[in-house]
Amino acid sequence: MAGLVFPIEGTSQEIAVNGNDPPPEFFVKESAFGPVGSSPPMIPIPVIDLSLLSSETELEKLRSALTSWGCFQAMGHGISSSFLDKVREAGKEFFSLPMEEKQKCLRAACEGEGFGSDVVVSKQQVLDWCNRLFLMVFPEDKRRLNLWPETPNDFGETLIEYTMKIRSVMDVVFKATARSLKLEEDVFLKHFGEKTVMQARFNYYPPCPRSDMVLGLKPHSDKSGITVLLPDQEVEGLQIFKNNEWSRVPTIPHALIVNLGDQMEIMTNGIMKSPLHRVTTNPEKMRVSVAMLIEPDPEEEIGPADGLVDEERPKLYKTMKNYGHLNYVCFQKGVVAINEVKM
Ligand SMILES: O=C(O)CCC(=O)C(=O)O
Ligand SMILES: [Fe+2]
Repeated sequence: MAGLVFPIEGTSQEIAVNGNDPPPEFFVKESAFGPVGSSPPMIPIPVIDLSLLSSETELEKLRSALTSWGCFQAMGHGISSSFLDKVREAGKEFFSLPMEEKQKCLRAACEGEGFGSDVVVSKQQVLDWCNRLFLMVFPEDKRRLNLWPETPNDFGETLIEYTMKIRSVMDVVFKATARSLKLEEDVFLKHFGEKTVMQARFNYYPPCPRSDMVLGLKPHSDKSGITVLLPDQEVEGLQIFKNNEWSRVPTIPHALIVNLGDQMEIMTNGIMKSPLHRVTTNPEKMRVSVAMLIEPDPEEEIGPADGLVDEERPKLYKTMKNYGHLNYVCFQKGVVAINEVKM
């Protein structure tokens, strides 16, 4: 079905500016993952200091974080607080431009890249209270610069610099993850070479008068290899689903949130998790986050690393269908699907 850019009268941002209640398309009527409006406990997800990963203790903390949660807050990442603020501000400045300006970066129907809201693939789809700007940064020859904002005028430069810094953070995480599983250091990293896809998703969640019924982002896991999230510094909203319940993720000043995506779940043969997460809305405040998604070369077949498959742990593999931003991932053990549509 054709994806629509603005399936109803305007984006969530326009509806919010006009002070209107969200139309029914945004209401979560029922969810397999519990109610929207409740406020679950705030649980500190593990905090890892990346500058300490040469120590066995920190490495063990990393292994435990990724096998139990699939995510952690990263400190000691070496990116200055002022630069992180600059990246976040670049996103805020773009979203605060008049709609005509933002529409210069508008994504085409059916395509994920550019400025817009949900790609609509079904009439039953509940819409997210979120506008996003989604841009491919690497490989360089795949950049669609016509979709990159001209305001702020150093947007492109800032985004490229940020992406390269995140790439270095990734290298540290991939190597340490391999070591924590007693594997060769480059076992994951070797899949993330020149053709690695690095995409930036700037998420903008306007204030929502019905935050009891409307989600900023529906429950999903990322289809990436790994995602690094720069969260809003003032407004929380991210929740992780673990042990059958949601936990609110606290904001730690200038920490980055690292979470594994579905492809690393496969490469670790399910030992490490790609966590289910969602974003709630706030009745008074807007929220901005920047997700950097890193994937191996899309043409490459990925599978579990050698050494992670044995009789007790049969090979996990994937068939992956990607309908716009909807992850339709099917992990299989033998012929049994253990994890189908995750949205
Ligand atoms: O805004 C957030 O905190 C999470 C964003 C996210 O999950 C995503 O972009 O995939
Ligand atoms: Fe996500």
